Amino acid sequence: MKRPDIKICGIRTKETLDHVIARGASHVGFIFFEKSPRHVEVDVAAGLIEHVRGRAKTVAVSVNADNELLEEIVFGAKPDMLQLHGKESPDRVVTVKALYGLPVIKAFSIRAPEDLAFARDYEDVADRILFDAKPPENAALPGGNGIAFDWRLLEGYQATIPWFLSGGLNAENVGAALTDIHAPGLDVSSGVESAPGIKDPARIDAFFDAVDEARMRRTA
Ligand SMILES: O=C(O)c1ccccc1N[C@@H]1O[C@H](COP(=O)(O)O)[C@@H](O)[C@H]1O
Repeated sequence: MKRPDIKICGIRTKETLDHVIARGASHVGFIFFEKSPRHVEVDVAAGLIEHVRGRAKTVAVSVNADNELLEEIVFGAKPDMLQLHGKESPDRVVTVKALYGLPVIKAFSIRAPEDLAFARDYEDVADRILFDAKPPENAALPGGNGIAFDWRLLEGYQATIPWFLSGGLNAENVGAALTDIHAPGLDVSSGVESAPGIKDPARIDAFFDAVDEARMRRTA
């Protein structure tokens, strides 16, 4: 079984970047959302992104960002991709792609089967889909809450574009997720942290080890 793409999100230091890339992360995410403990300023992100240029795809995560903020991010930090983690419409995705010429990952909050239907409307306009759990009522963050959803809802999900499974993944449950569904991509943030916004090398190692163990079980 091919290793799924692995995106480690909410990175704020060069040490964490070097660590996750050494372990084989395909994508690294930077949060541009001031309420988040993982928020990075554009000038800081620019240095981090330059540090890893060409070693992993760099993803700028924003939430219902206007053109002014996106311009600042795109021209200031120069990411490889944009992740839209709010309620951006399909038309907004088309506009963002046309304005900035970058691939877009569109995130969705999933709790029930009907939530998947929304994603279908984006398959022609986004480059990737990311399925996250619905945040709790009145949560400050639309993502990065460490909450899993019933990923078996995605069993047999046939998408025309690649997708990431996200939401509450960690070393303890990622093996089960890979056994239950053939996720082509995995995305994790709080599951590899010791505290909100603080990535933990031991938890990162445990996560990658658990993915590799699950792959070996599948091919055995
Ligand atoms: O991580 C954040 O703080 C965040 C803030 C605003 C939008 C998205 C955010 N994170 C995204 O949510 C997924 C899932 O996080 P978790 O693993 O459940 O903690 C994360 O990977 C980001 O893509």
